[in-house]
Amino acid sequence: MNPELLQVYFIMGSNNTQRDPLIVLEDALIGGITLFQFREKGKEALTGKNKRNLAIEMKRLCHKYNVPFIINDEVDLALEVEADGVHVGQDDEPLVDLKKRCPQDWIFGVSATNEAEAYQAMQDGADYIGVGPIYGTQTKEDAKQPIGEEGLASIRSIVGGIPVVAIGGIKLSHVFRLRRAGADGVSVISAISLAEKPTETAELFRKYAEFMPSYSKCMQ
Ligand SMILES: Cc1ncc(COP(=O)(O)OP(=O)(O)O)c(N)n1
Ligand SMILES: Cc1nc(C(=O)O)sc1CCOP(=O)(O)O
Ligand SMILES: [Mg+2]
Repeated sequence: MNPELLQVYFIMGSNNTQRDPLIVLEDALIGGITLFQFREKGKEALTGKNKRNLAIEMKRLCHKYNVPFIINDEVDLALEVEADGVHVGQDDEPLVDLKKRCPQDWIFGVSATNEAEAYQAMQDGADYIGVGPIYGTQTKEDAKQPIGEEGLASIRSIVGGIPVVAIGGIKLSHVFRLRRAGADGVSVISAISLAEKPTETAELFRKYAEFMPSYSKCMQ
């Protein structure tokens, strides 16, 4: 995949905002997010038809702005709504299995917290690796211990040029440091979903990302 798609990777579910999630998503798209992941889990998450309908509306919005639409965890939902890819973690369906039943041109993302997981994700054919948590986060209840910028740099040193996105507790002020530590981009939930002005915040994330060339782009 083009690593520039990871520059500003926004993730959101209906419970990550007090506002209408479709309005927050469109604000973020106007601001210039480069990739979106629908992650509908946790307290008061939608289920069944409501979840599917929100996914369909979010995909429609993403495509209006030419941004790929990824679904977290739920491969069957991703197939049903014809998403552009899926993201799975270490406790989800293994990548090698899900690749057998998904379109080959999808974007496949895998989470990693350490070097061994990241190396395995690369061997299994992930298009990108989501590395985290970098910092402490309030958003994911079962998040592991933060690995810091050093953990990210260490993972980058063993995975070569595969696209890597940093996640977990990331704010605007972290972007340059994370790029220097080897991230092609940043993945955020609350920094945009809870921002007073999601458009302006997303715009700033994009500007910061474009200021520095990414690691993988330099390796191409
Ligand atoms: C880009 C990105 N990176 C990491 C994750 C976390 O995935 P996982 O560990 O499976 O945890 P859940 O998000 O499913 O709670 C992610 N979703 N996206
Ligand atoms: C979804 C997710 N995955 C993580 C990981 O470490 O794999 S941390 C996280 C939550 C990110 O939310 P926020 O930007 O609000 O901290
Ligand atoms: Mg998961």
